[in-house]
Amino acid sequence: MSGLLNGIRHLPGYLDRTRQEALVEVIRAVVAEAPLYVPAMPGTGKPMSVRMTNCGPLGWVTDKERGYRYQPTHPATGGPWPEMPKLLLDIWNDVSGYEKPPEACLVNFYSDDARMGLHQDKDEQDLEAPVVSISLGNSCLFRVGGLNRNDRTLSFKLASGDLVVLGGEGRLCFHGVDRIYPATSTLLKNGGRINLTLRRVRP
Ligand SMILES: O=C(O)CCC(=O)C(=O)O
Ligand SMILES: [Fe+2]
Repeated sequence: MSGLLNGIRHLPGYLDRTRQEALVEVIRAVVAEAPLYVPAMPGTGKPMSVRMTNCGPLGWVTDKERGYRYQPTHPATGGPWPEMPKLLLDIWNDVSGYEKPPEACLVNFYSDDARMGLHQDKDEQDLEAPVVSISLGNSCLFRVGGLNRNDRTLSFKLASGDLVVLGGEGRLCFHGVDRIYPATSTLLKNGGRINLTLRRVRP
């Protein structure tokens, strides 16, 4: 897409409906084992509007006291994160161009009024690996900028089944979700949007 840093790719319609449904089933099983929880911003403890869980050996978490980090256990249950599903490994192998497998899949659940402020994904030690992001359910307005918070941004819609790959020069670009468009997909019967981000954490 023109105007974006090299290495940022939007793959519209990457997953057909059948694979989207299969992925929702897989995520339901993950959530049954590792329930969605409300993450809190470092320092202020302000709750995020997105609910989260993870699968894979590591999970991204945040709370008031200890801030953004990866850890091998669920902050509420204390148990290990569920295994990374094969379907997600297949997607990573197809689009990442990276030899090592992803270690974390962050599951973000957006209700129709949730959003995510502009940020960089920079809690990973391995910045050679891209971030692979999968959208399911209602469409959203995704915003992408440059390497500085004040750089000009571009916005585009992400629909169910779309992929975004943040790699190369664009690995540390600022990005966020401005809004969800209610009733734009029939995939999730109670509405909302699921975003899955696959990440390699350790080199
Ligand atoms: O929901 C999205 O599309 C983006 C999520 C994201 O940026 C993140 O989890 O770091
Ligand atoms: Fe992000």
